[in-house]
Amino acid sequence: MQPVKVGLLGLGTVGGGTVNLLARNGDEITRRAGRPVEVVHAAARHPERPRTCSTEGIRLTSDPFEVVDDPETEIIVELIGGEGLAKELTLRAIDRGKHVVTANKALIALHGNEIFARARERGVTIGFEAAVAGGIPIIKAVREGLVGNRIEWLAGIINGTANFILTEMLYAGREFGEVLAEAQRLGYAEADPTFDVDGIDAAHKLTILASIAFGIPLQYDKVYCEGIGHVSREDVEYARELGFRIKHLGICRRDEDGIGLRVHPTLLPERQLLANVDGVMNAVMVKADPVGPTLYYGAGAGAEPTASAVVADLVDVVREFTLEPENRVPYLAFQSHSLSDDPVLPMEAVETAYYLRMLAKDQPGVLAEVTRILGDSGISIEAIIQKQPGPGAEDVPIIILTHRVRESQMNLACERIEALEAIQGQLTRMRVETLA
Ligand SMILES: NC(=O)C1=CN([C@@H]2O[C@H](COP(=O)(O)OP(=O)(O)OC[C@H]3O[C@@H](n4cnc5c(N)ncnc54)[C@H](O)[C@@H]3O)[C@@H](O)[C@H]2O)C=CC1
Ligand SMILES: N[C@@H](CC=O)C(=O)O
Ligand code: NA
Repeated sequence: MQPVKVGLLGLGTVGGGTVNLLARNGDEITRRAGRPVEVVHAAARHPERPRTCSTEGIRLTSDPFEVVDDPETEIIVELIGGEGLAKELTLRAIDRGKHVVTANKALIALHGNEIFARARERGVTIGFEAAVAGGIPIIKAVREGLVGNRIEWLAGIINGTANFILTEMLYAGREFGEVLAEAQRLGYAEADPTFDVDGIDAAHKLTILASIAFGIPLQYDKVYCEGIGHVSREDVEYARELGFRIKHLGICRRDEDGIGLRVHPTLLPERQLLANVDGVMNAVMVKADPVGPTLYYGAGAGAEPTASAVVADLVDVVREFTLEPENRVPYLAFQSHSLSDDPVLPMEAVETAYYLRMLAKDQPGVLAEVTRILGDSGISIEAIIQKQPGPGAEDVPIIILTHRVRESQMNLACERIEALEAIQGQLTRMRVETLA
């Protein structure tokens, strides 16, 4: 049986994991693909360095263009990351009529519209299962498994590093720097870990998920994005008292006026399955009609879980070699001429419930003033806790849970509360979702 010849760009965490997986499960993969899948040529920045995988039988080069231009390579697997060189190499591979598999969410979220258009012209496939939620086959599930459904919303823990840091820091009491260093050592973090911590990586993934869920073009610039930087142990404790856990979520929801796309720390009822997804694990919940809610759970980062998704795409490409391009699964789930122009809502138009925490002077009437402002702004209160001042402190923490309200109304109410003489500094605010 003639092997399928693969060119690999990048022999780091995921590249090494992919070579290892193709070797370890080679027999099963061949039986599924119908032909052996072999990496024949690979680019590494330092080819001479020791690797986590065996490079026997693989020609190594420091020039990734050599791999793309090699007439022997039929599929190019892009695992160098970033969006400059990765885009150039991807477009070049497409122009050479080669199929491309990538784990690069930044590349797809920012340049996917252009890449897919070029790939369509050349009749080649672009696989990007590894780009969202690592080893969870979420692209496949939404794009194919839910093809008969109308998706209402989708919410997920889609960055393994951020979930690992939140879990270890807030629930196991470890320090941020130490936990981040461990995530980097384990191969979970992006080359620039601020992408994980600031929510940028999750926003890349949400961009992709929203497009395949709703059939809209990729629109990264419209995603509202907050990272995990301002989540404190204090908030974790208050959330726990109220029956919630704090998770970093990507959420896209279709409303009458348009689609909300947002990434931010979120309070979830502790009984929710998503609230209990810890460490590097990811989970995505999809609410669709008629299937109802479905939930997908698994490792969101790491060498071999991610390689699992890369290999799945490789096998799909091999199985589709002989299919006419118009019969293949469309890149963004919907046929390219049927993408919708449903607007993405500005964050001010999005509705959520809220958790508010403020420090107030310990004097009569403050709570009444705060609740009056909320009432005047049309915001109903679900729960209030007023704490005793801490030892030696004069100010009292007040914690409020609200019902759902438009972001713009909440912005105005917060400004008015912060302007009260009895309120110290800025309010801490986090969104609350029940995912019903
Ligand atoms: N690490 C993970 O758990 C996951 C990573 N990803 C994505 O997979 C891609 C790769 O990530 P990792 O393997 O973690 O990164 P990595 O940094 O471990 O590996 C990238 C490799 O590419 C090499 N490289 C960079 N420029 C090169 C060049 N010009 N020529 C040859 N080699 C070059 C680097 O030397 C490095 O070894 C990224 O797009 C990342 O976002 C996606 C899902 C999970
Ligand atoms: N850095 C990313 C890797 C997978 O996409 C993460 O931590 O989720
Ligand atoms: Na995936």
